[in-house]
Amino acid sequence: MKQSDPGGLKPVDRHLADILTTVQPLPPLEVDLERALGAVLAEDVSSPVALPPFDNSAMDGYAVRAEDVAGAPVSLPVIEDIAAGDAELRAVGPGLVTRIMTGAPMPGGADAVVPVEWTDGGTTRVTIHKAAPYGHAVRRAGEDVQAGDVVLSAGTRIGAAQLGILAGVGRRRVVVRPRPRVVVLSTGAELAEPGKPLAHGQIWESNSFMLAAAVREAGGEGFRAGAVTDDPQVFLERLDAQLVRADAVITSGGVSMGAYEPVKEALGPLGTVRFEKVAMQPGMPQGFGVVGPDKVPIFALPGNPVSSFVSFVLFVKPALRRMQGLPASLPETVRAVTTSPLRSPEGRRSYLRGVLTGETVAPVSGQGSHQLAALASADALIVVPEDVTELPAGSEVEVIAL
Ligand SMILES: Nc1nc2c(c(=O)[nH]1)N[C@H]1C(S)=C(S)[C@@H](COP(=O)(O)OP(=O)(O)OC[C@H]3O[C@@H](n4cnc5c(N)ncnc54)[C@H](O)[C@@H]3O)O[C@H]1N2
Ligand code: MOO
Ligand SMILES: [Mg+2]
Repeated sequence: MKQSDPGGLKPVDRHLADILTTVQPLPPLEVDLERALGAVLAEDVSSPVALPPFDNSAMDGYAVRAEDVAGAPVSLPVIEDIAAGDAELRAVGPGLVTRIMTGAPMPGGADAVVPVEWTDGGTTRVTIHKAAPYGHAVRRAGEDVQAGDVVLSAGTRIGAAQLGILAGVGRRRVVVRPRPRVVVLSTGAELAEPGKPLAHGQIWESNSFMLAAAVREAGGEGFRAGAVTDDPQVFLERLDAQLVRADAVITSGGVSMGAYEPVKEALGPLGTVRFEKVAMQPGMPQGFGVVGPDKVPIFALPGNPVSSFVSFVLFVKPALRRMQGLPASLPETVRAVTTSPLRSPEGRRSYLRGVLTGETVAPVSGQGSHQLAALASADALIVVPEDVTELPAGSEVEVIAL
């Protein structure tokens, strides 16, 4: 990693670049389909057969020769019933029909299906009131997928529909990048567990819930490892106990200039975690490095809740993407016009909380790093560049949609 800028702050882009140099994709793993939801495919998956594998009926009705029903109304003999799954079919000769169900294979000779609603529903003889043209309600073999077609490419996140097609092409096991397991550890003597009473001087601990949820939203598995007080030794012990199950660790708090900064005090001396000031607001104090024999990446995020959240969006989320074998970069932005004037400290890139409506964005009231309620009311981060300190209402800005 490079040194910080002399006399100043490390650029946001450089901090992310350092992180992405260290963080590597997790090794691919073959898993049962039941465990694949949310993981990212690490192989191209093709279909061994065409889908549908055979011509079949799209409706419950009668398989006919279109020319036999062209003069409807007509009355024709029914030679048999075909249910979905039936394999031994009698061919439909001229002037004959077969009763057929949705999904059942088309019998030889038939080239259209008359829906039951267009008939009297007869079982030995049927009166067809309306003609079905050639090919009507017939689903052709290969209409969805040709044999050998790649249905999903490596790098695709497996959602419900993707899981469906994996099963649909007969796969039981797939090779994926597993969801990164991320342990979230909060620090602070003032933190009380939500649900417990609050003593004077305490606040309810929110960051571990928020960050573990953010991990899940980013495709990982987030584990809350609770909050530890401000003792670096206790912090190190807790961290050590958690490392076995972690592909990455996020800590919150204890990284700034106070007298009790357990994360900085515990990790600083290891020499593998660097604490820096990044040119951003919020989220200036940042720690990043590796810990333990397996060199597990660790993100030591600032404790202010909004700072933690913004740090996650800018640094942890791209790192989790890389771990999942996906392209990683700073979040994409869209352009919008600010409805109110914006202020930003000189030399730091601001990420102001706002509400995006079409092509305008309105900063929320309450831009402090502690104002979590204001963050929760926002759906966007307004990016104000390092060299800009003020922007009048009506200015064009870059916005990250949350
Ligand atoms: N003299 C200076 N003081 C501070 C500086 C500085 O440069 N010089 N930087 C400020 C900035 S910017 C930030 S951000 C914070 C970072 O502080 P820490 O990472 O050391 O975090 P803490 O001191 O532990 O807590 C800060 C703040 O956040 C609340 N907090 C912490 N953890 C949680 C949690 N899990 N859930 C809810 N809230 C939490 C904590 O109570 C504090 O209010 O430092 C500034 N100070
Ligand atoms: O930079 Mo701090 O992260 O303002 O709150
Ligand atoms: Mg502190």
